[in-house]
This record gives sequence, structure tokens and C-alpha cells, in this order.
Amino acid sequence: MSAQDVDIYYGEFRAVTGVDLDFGKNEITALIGPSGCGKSTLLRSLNRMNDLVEGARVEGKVMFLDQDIYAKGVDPIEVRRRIGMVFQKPNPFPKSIYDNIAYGPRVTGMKVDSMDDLVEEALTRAALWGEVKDKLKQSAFGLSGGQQQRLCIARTIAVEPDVILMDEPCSALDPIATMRIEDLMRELRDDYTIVIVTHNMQQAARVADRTAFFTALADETSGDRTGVLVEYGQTSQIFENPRDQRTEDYISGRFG
Ligand SMILES: Nc1ncnc2c1ncn2[C@@H]1O[C@H](COP(=O)(O)OP(=O)(O)OP(=O)(O)O)[C@@H](O)[C@H]1O
Repeated sequence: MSAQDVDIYYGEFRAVTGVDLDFGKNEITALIGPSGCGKSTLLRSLNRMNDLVEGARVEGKVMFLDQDIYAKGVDPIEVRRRIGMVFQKPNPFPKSIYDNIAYGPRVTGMKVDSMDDLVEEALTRAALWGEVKDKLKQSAFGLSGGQQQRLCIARTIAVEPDVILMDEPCSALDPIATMRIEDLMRELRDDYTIVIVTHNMQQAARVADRTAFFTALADETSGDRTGVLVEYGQTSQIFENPRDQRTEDYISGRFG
């Protein structure tokens, strides 16, 4: 998947400018940078989630399997099935654990031999099966925050996406639940391409194969701040040997 010369607007305001970025297949890419530099905005553009935001508009291309997901005739629902998203706050449906997983395959009309097997498989891959297998009919709200987030990951996996976008998936979780999600991400990488927005630089350093650092620059004419990609590379290079002074200032805590 790649972003090609992507600009993203909210009305007249250009929140993100000129992003070119390749997301490696079966890799974890972390998007980092100070608050307001457009990380979440960019992430949401990668599966057309911005279509649902009033006034949001994307220019440029987001290529996925040789097709621009913004091209005419592309079904945004299908895009979001292939490119799933996990949000900052766990947001299970007000349904049973089982139905949280079964919902996506049902509404997308997936051909499923055995829904029970599909539910077990998704929960197993999200490292949650052992904890919930005896209470599948209970409400998802009875789970802990970390379990709810793994349920949301299982729900995303259930519709067989190729890419999983994660917007600060651990920011509402305690350190132990965070570690479990990070372990899970490393396991899922073998089968999925993952893009994660994180404020936690240690997290980026721990899980990401590649890291993209963004900052917000003031537009010369309007004075508005717009998000730009500063530097992108192997995570070890970004953290140990950044090429741009702004990256170095950020990762060393001098800025942001
Ligand atoms: N729905 C919206 N309508 C208008 N402006 C928005 C909207 N969402 C975000 N913005 C603006 O776009 C810019 C980028 O916001 P975004 O949330 O993408 O940044 P971020 O880097 O993810 O920030 P944070 O790290 O604080 O989550 C900000 O100036 C923000 O105020």
C-alpha cells in the first residue's frame, strides 16, 4: 500500500500536505510526531474513513493492490473490509462476545462454512480465545479494557482484511495490556500489513519495522499549520541515526 502525494483538507484547511509513503507488506509501520501533525488524519485516509468526516477531502492517490482506493467506482465499504481499523478506545458493539465477531462476516455477506469456527479462529488469532471461550454469549462490555481491545482486533480480523490500521490502540490500556497488544501485533505481522499511530516512541521502537516521522509546518501565506512527512526509514535508523534535525529533536525529547 502507498500514499502518493496525498493532501488532506478539512474544508479550506489543509491538515496534511504532500505525503509520499510506502507501507511494506507484512511489516509494521509506525506514524509518529507531535500532536496535530496529521497522523490520525493520514491514517483515516488509508481506508477512506475520512469519507465519514464532515468536510474532509483527500487529494492524491492511495494505492492498494495496484488500485487507487479513491478512484471512481471503488466501493468504500469494500475498502474498509480489506483495510480494517482499530481505534484508540476499545469500542465493542453492545452485543455478546460471539456476535461482536460474527457481525462483520454476516453484514458483509461473507461465505462462511461454520460461524463457530470463524469466531474461534478470530479470537485465537487475537490471543483472546482462552480467556473468553466459556463466556461467548456474555456481553463484550464485561471484558477488561485490554480484552475489549483484543476483541476489537479479532472483530477486524474476522472479515479477512489485508491491512490493519491502528490509531493509538494502547493509549487507554495499562502497561500489561499494552504489552499483550504489542506481542499480538508482532504475531499478526506475518499475515497482515499493519500501520500504527502512536504517541509512545518506545512502542514504535519496540514493534515497528519502519517509522515515519511527521511534523506540522506553518504555511507561508495563511500561517495555518499543516502536517508533513519529515523522514521515513527503518525504525532503527530513525531512532539511532536520524537524518533530519527535527527528527532528532523529537526523539530525544527536545521538541513535541
Ligand atoms: N474533523 C476535523 N475537522 C477539522 N479539523 C480537524 C478534524 N480532525 C482533525 N483536524 C485538524 O487536523 C489537524 C491534524 O489532526 P490529527 O488529529 O490528524 O493530528 P494528530 O497528529 O493525529 O494529533 P494527535 O497526536 O494529537 O492525535 C489538526 O490541526 C486538527 O485540529
